[in-house]
Amino acid sequence: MSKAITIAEAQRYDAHTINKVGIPALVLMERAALATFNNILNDDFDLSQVIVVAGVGNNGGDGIAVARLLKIRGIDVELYILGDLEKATPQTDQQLKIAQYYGIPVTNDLNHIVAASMIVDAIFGVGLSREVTGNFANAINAINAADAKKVAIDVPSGINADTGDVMGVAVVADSTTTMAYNKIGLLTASGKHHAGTVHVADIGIYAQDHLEHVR
Ligand SMILES: NC(=O)C1=CN([C@@H]2O[C@H](COP(=O)(O)OP(=O)(O)OC[C@H]3O[C@@H](n4cnc5c(N)ncnc54)[C@H](O)[C@@H]3O)[C@@H](O)[C@H]2O)[C@@H](O)CC1
Ligand SMILES: [K+]
Repeated sequence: MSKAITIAEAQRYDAHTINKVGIPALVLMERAALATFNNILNDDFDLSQVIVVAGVGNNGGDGIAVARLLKIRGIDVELYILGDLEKATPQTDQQLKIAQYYGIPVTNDLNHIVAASMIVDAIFGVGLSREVTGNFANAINAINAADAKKVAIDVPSGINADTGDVMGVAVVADSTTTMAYNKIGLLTASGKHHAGTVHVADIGIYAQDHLEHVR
């Protein structure tokens, strides 16, 4: 899969897969989380104290599911949640309930981000829609200040996935697991710098309306 897509294409393919093909959004989210989890395990990271920094959109839901997969593996992991929980997507709300069942700790202390041994960035993906300010910017600055290795889910948070532009401030990741296809913004100089090594994950979302060989 060498193709790179725009935000609008990513959103269109996601919606087609869910609404026309019929694969439930939570299934796609689980595959996104499993792909990220496997890339984390296959890399040379210090997993002694992992923190997942998550927003309340579906990018955050991917990250909360990764936290649960790590926890079940016996890895010490905590969550730092950003945004209004009342506005969480249904999938992310469900992931939070599952994380709660497994007793995954939630912190609101930025020092935990700075002190972590490895950081998963799940604040914004292709849904980033404006400049990053306030608590979101503070968290991204803490991520960048940490010595830990950083893995971004789908897009490094703060990067415009169409242009690669930094929307105020953006995570500088060591690697990015991006879903379905690369994003065109990650091919720019700024996008490459912030994304690090890009892993494209097949999570069951395809550009074609039909897959010719399976019809
Ligand atoms: N919809 C789907 O089918 C799938 C989505 N996936 C994940 O979901 C992501 C897209 O999810 P969403 O569309 O929910 O969007 P995101 O989770 O990328 O971001 C949307 C959230 O961020 C907020 N937001 C945007 N810009 C902001 C800013 N500057 N400051 C503060 N808040 C801001 C929005 O209000 C919203 O709450 C993808 O990047 C991918 O990681 C995957 O789970 C795979 C399947
Ligand atoms: K992200």
